[in-house]
Amino acid sequence: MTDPIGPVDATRVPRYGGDTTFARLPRLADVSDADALVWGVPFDTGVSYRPGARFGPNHVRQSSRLLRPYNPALDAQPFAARQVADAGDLGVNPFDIDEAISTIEDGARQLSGTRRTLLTVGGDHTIALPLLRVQHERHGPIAVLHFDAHLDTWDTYFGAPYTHGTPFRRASEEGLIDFEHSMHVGIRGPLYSRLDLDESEKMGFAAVHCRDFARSPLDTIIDRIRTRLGSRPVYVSVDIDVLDPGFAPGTGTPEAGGLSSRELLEILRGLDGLNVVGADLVEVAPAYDHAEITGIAAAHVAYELLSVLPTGGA
Ligand SMILES: N=C(N)NCCCC(=O)O
Ligand SMILES: [Zn+2]
Ligand SMILES: [Zn+2]
Repeated sequence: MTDPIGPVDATRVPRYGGDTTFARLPRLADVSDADALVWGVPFDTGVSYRPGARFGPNHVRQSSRLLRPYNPALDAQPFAARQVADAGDLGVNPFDIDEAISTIEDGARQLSGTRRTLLTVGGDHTIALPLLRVQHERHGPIAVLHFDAHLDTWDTYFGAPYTHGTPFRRASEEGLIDFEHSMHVGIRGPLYSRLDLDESEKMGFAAVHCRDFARSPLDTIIDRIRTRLGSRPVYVSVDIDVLDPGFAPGTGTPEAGGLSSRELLEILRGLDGLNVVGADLVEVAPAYDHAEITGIAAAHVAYELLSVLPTGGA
């Protein structure tokens, strides 16, 4: 493969100008091949509260214009270590969740091929299920590192099995999850019952609750996460509402008392050296954002995820 093509040169075209691709990276059609792809799945009809995450992919792209090629926190050059490209958005039927899930599965399978790593920008958390099905085809039961205020292991809403509150229960039922190595991080807020926590644990998810951050130093939490994941292939699912509403107002199901951007970015950096094989970034809803606060946080989450990918993709 030839040398990777990186972002548009900001000394030639100012960062507020030019095409709106993620981090001003080339489009997939404009490179000979790519090791890692950022693509959008604008689907939000699985939400139970505020809609709007369908506008997430382009909001994250627009908010990613300030990203630069060198990541000093990891001494990494995420866009030079491998070819990263923007694969655009998947066309998904907003009126039929079953069809949407099948379209997302087909799209992820086709894009990832045999070796590419996908970073999928949603869209609501419903999309995690089809993405995990495709990961399972390649890796078998996968260690899921799930950042969220919510468990998302509920059963049904109004009898509907596929929503943004149920992806990880469905994934666990389908045998997609590595029961010994999966974990929620950032859980907080009121629940429907005490059973919610017990059932989530039975589905294979240990949990770092937000209140744990008040009692343990960040390094201890990062060690807990790394120990839980071990050397397994890891899929990272980031629901932006894991951040406190002060750091991510632009989301559909906000809960008070969340993580700061600095805490989340530091934890993601702590994944460096693990076998991260794919990720998604969901629930960015720009209608509730201000001055791109949420979009910028999400863009930086994506940047740190790309920085910890094993060089050369999965
Ligand atoms: N934002 C996500 N992914 N899930 C929210 C579920 C909220 C609820 O069941 O009340
Ligand atoms: Zn959530
Ligand atoms: Zn979620």
